[in-house]
Amino acid sequence: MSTAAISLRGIHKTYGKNIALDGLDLDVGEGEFFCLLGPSGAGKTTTLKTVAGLEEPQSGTVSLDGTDMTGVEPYDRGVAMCFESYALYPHRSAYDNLASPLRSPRYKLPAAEARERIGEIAELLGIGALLERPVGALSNGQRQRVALGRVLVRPARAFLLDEPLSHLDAKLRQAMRAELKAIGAVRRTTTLYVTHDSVEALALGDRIGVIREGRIVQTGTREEIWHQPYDTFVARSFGRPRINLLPGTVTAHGTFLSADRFFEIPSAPAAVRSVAPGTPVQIGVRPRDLSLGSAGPGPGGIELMGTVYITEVLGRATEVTVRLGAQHLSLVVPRADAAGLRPDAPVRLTVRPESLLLFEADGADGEPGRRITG
Ligand SMILES: Nc1ncnc2c1ncn2[C@@H]1O[C@H](COP(=O)(O)OP(=O)(O)OP(=O)(O)O)[C@@H](O)[C@H]1O
Repeated sequence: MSTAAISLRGIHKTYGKNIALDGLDLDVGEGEFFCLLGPSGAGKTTTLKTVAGLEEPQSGTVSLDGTDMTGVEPYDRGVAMCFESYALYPHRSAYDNLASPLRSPRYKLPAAEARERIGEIAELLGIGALLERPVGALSNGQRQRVALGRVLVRPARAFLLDEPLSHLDAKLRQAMRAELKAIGAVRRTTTLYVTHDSVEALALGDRIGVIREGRIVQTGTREEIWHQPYDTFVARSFGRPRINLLPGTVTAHGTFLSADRFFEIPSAPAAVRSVAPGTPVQIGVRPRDLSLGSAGPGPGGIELMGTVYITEVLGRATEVTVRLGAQHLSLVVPRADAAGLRPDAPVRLTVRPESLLLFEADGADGEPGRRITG
């Protein structure tokens, strides 16, 4: 196996009584764009700072290209980090801010090459027209892009980016997401990118790592994370509206009982059979995998009867919340399909069995239930 560009093993980092990282393991491959996703306080920034050498863990090792970085100063690690709170020279022009790292003896590039690099990055970040302006006269979003540019102009063995698009409005953020990976330096350089936005992680990450309470819960491609989530925490972290999780029990016949309904789960028969009858479990189904109306002829669809609780228009689609016994199920359907639905009206829902996921029940302590694979 080739050596990972960034490798963290058993990292423990505490601040007083606060455990920030709790035995974290992470590998980022050479040239990979890796997104680290997790809620506030999960340990994302601490992970980046540990790689950069700005924080010293109590135990564990950080290696870059196979070399142990213990005792290596941040400046000598060869990584470039962009913080959410950015340090720029406010009185100097945006161009100067971008150019100053390239003037240091360490990176010194021939002037023409430096200009070309700055030009490419400024253009792609949409700040080409602002280069003469002092940074102090720029908006927060523009400043954030200069700060990001300042990191990306430098030749580095890895870029460490902490929520670099957080101050941009939704439209610009979407545009920048597309541009970011097109930047040559980003394409060629290993990038560890921190975000709490699952849409951003899915759009950008070659692979995604989901972090919770200082540990990586799962790493994988977007398909793996989406279709084979490790647990209900990962499943809930992706997709809006969120995945539906219906609590129930496995019956003696290897089916699943929830809200007085029996389900066969043909896509996961081994998973269901591996669970002792009476065990509390949860069925996961994503809102876009449910449709209105009956399954029609042909094999496959599981039908559920419920009543309309509420509908909410989301652009061209409508989110319909359906009451199913004591449970609520959310589905997203084309707007036309939901026209005429009134609260309390009976509706029939259909779901394809292969899109059902089976999980253990969540623990009483809030510990997420793991997916049952059989
Ligand atoms: N300097 C510090 N002193 C004390 N506690 C800290 C310090 N830095 C981080 N922590 C704690 O460590 C935990 C992880 O923090 P970290 O900043 O890595 O999370 P994060 O996932 O980046 O969160 P956010 O998305 O809010 O930035 C939190 O509980 C935080 O309060």
